[in-house]
Amino acid sequence: MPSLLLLPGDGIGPEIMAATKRVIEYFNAKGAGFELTEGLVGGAGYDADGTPLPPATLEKAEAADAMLFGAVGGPKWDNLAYDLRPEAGLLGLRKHFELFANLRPAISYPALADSSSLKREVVEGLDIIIVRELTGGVYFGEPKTIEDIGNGQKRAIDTQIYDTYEIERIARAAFDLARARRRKVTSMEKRNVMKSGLLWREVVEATHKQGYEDVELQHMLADAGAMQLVRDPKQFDVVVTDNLFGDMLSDIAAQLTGSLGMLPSASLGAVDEKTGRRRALYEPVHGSAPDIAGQGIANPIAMIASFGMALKYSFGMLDEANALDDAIAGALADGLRTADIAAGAPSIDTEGMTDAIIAQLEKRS
Ligand SMILES: NC(=O)c1ccc[n+]([C@@H]2O[C@H](COP(=O)([O-])OP(=O)(O)OC[C@H]3O[C@@H](n4cnc5c(N)ncnc54)[C@H](O)[C@@H]3O)[C@@H](O)[C@H]2O)c1
Ligand SMILES: CC(C)[C@H](C(=O)O)[C@@H](O)C(=O)O
Ligand SMILES: [Mg+2]
Repeated sequence: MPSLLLLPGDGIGPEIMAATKRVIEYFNAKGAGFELTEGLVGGAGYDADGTPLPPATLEKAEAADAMLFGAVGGPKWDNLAYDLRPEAGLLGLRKHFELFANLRPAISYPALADSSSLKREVVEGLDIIIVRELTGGVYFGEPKTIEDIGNGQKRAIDTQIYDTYEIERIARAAFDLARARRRKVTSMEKRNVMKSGLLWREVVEATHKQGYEDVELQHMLADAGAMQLVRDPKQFDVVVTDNLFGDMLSDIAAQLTGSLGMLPSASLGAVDEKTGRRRALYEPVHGSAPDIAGQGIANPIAMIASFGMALKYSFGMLDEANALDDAIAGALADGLRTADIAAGAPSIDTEGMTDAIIAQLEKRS
């Protein structure tokens, strides 16, 4: 039986997870057989257990085929020590399971081309994917401290570190992905300023020469890449970049599609040679949206589409994954909108959007 650990988290996390659970139950009613367990993470984990990643959650994660993660964080926990903050729960999961390849697709649904802050012709038909390195770089490099240096002064230190193998494996992930798409990879770094950028380019270039010549490789400085993402996003197919640049570039890509509430992601580990399994966590790109939490109005599409990515990447259920994508596109084509993509026009709530997506699935079954 395929098993999924649901980690709702904080803020709108539980609301969009409840919506996604209904979609999973729809597939179970059709015989998919997903076994579901739930765990506490983030602020919810801290409140119950004094830690954002309780040992019981980690145990459940070890046992599950894949994890679905809602969102964590919020003002209630903002003053906690760094290691106890809700976000540390998410970073801990990524690091513990070495989920180094973070796939963040940005797809503009035809019905939403006018919801973007950019002109219709710039975003219409957009289908790109950001491949963000997720377990290295400045997020995890040591030392990472704030220290007193006397005279009332402090010094904050974050350390950017990349080893060859970390760059090579994310480059391979990007090239492999591009092969199933339009065969173009753009690598973004800042080699003009950073040593890690120099090594990044060198290793991506060398990896390309190891049998990936059928894929076009382009290099771009990350600041210029950010500009190009807004100027002409359709020039890209796969963008591969480091942890911090990938965090920022994927929020830009999200907004191209109309709302952060639209963007799913998959965080994948290496394939285990013995079991053929790969560790995976699926989550929306957006956060816990404290400004709208508790109102039942969050857009559930990024979370539901993250489950769609699990169908594809963890369970090989491509027909179901396509049916779910079509159902989301169908609900949008019918003019249904949550507030974040309604541009002031009448909107429906989280439950209404979930009803519409399930009705579309029923219609297509
Ligand atoms: N993966 C995660 O769990 C994750 C990711 C990003 C931020 N965070 C955390 O979330 C908290 C809030 O961060 P933030 O406000 O910078 O980012 P955010 O993504 O939570 O919200 C940014 C804006 O987008 C809107 N938005 C986001 N998701 C939406 C959805 N599904 N439907 C409708 N509107 C949506 C919000 O209402 C808000 O106006 C912080 O504690 C941050 O650390 C968590
Ligand atoms: C919540 C935070 C730790 C996280 C990140 O910075 O990676 C988020 O912004 C994301 O994009 O997944
Ligand atoms: Mg982010």
